[in-house]
Amino acid sequence: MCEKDKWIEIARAQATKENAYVPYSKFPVGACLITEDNQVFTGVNIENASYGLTNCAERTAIFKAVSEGHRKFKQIVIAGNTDTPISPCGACRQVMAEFCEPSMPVTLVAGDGSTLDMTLEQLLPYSFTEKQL
Ligand SMILES: O=c1ccn([C@H]2C[C@H](O)[C@@H](CO)O2)c(=O)[nH]1
Ligand SMILES: [Zn+2]
Repeated sequence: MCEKDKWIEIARAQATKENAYVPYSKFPVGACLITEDNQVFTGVNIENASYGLTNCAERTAIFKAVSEGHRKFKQIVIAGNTDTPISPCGACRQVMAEFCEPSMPVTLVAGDGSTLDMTLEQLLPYSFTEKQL
């Protein structure tokens, strides 16, 4: 993806973060997922009084896209209000591994807009996938 598009996706992830439902943690996260055919799906974290039912922003975006028929993705941007670029949890890394190539770029964004560009494989090396089944 070109630099300009990358910054648009960063802005989308930061803006959608405002929709996060986070009455318990007060820790909003926004994600912006780009499909192979350039459609955009945003996601936020959605918490629950039964804390363990919380769905992270990344998984919300992926599940929205998959439920609309998309299974191939080329980029995800994840934005938090964190001091350093937000680090996705293990569950989200595993869900990304289900649908995304190891080489897929994952852009992590901090509260001040600073970014860290990684690949899925860097975030989840030697992952368990259907290839091992
Ligand atoms: O990458 C991350 C990290 C955390 N969270 C959420 C889960 C919970 O609602 C809150 C605090 O853990 O942040 C995300 O949505 N994505
Ligand atoms: Zn997560």
